[in-house]
Amino acid sequence: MAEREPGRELRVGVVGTGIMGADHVRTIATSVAGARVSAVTDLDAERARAAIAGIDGARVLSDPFGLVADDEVDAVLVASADATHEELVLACVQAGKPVLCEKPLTPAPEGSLRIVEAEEKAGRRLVSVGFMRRYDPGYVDVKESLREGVVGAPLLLHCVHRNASSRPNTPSSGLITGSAVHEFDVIRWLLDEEITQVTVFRPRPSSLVVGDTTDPLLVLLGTASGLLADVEVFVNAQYGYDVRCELVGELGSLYLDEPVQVRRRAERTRTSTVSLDWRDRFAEAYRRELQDWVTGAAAGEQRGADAWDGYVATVAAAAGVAALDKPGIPVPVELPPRPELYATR
Ligand SMILES: NC(=O)C1=CN([C@@H]2O[C@H](COP(=O)(O)OP(=O)(O)OC[C@H]3O[C@@H](n4cnc5c(N)ncnc54)[C@H](O)[C@@H]3O)[C@@H](O)[C@H]2O)C=CC1
Ligand SMILES: O=C1[C@@H](O)[C@H](O)[C@@H](O)[C@H](O)[C@H]1O
Repeated sequence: MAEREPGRELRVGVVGTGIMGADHVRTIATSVAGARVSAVTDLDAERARAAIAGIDGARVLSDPFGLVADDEVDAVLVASADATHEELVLACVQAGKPVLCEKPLTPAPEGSLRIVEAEEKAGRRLVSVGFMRRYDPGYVDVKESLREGVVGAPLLLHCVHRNASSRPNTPSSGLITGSAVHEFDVIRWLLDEEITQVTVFRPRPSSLVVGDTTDPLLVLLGTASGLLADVEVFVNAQYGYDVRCELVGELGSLYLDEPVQVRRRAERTRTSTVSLDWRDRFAEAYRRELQDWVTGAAAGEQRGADAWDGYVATVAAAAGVAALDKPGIPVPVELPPRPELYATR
């Protein structure tokens, strides 16, 4: 990796400038200190050009591996399709460049394990995974309140994960690997313990969903200490994007609702808007995530969810996908011991 002059902005290269990549490019360009977008690439060059319109000094490159190797790219953000993550992240590790990879780290656990092994071989953590909820002020508050003992020992979690609509032909497994995977990560992060089993229930599907997708799903997670978490995943809920979480403890509960800006009262009715999608609901989380990644990368530190966290989430998701085929039957989540490299956080 080319040496960065102290004090110079971190030059970020972005692979994939679709919905998330374009959003991250805009956030880095407008709201993150100490970084600038140096290069972008996308299979659709027009999309890449549109993403950097008005951003001084940003270039469109044609090849993602060329972007990883580029001398004017200090750190890489991977926001391309899930199936591309593994080889791009491995290329970054080999090049010794910090990389923030969107979730899921890889579609299946084997790919994530290869990334963990590559980092172990390199002897350093370079990979961060885009589990942005760890930066959401609401989730951070729940974690801190829990740690301070505000509600006593945790017993149960009730979680809701609703999208307005999914992409056409999303398989039922996509509800687990694309959406519930955030819950798997945030639940183990909130509780600081591992998920040990996943059970999936398939209620009557919405008649508004075309194709074979079973939507909604109800997922029940068990943890190492015996806590239970239920997660409703409903990705065609029509009315908007809605993420909720209630942690029930021995002394009270911590309820995380949609952050409401204005609640209108008129004609004896109370109304407030619901988010359109994750970009507005988690805008501040993405900004904080990017800022922390940039600050850490500039200091030679890995921040946020690491490759091990990414791997564990894919193992839990794989158990969830297996559980889809045997509704009501728990499927164990089996993990190898956590490598030494990931012991300190
Ligand atoms: N953290 C979060 O809340 C969210 C994360 N995601 C994740 O972000 C990633 C991107 O998702 P979206 O932006 O929604 O998808 P998208 O389909 O809108 O964008 C993906 C882009 O990657 C490009 N691409 C695919 N293969 C490529 C390659 N080999 N080289 C360069 N460009 C390539 C496509 O042309 C497309 O423009 C996915 O991994 C997804 O799971 C998506 C939504 C929210
Ligand atoms: O990652 C995301 C999307 O891919 C997924 O489709 C949504 O359900 C999640 O809430 C969002 O954060």
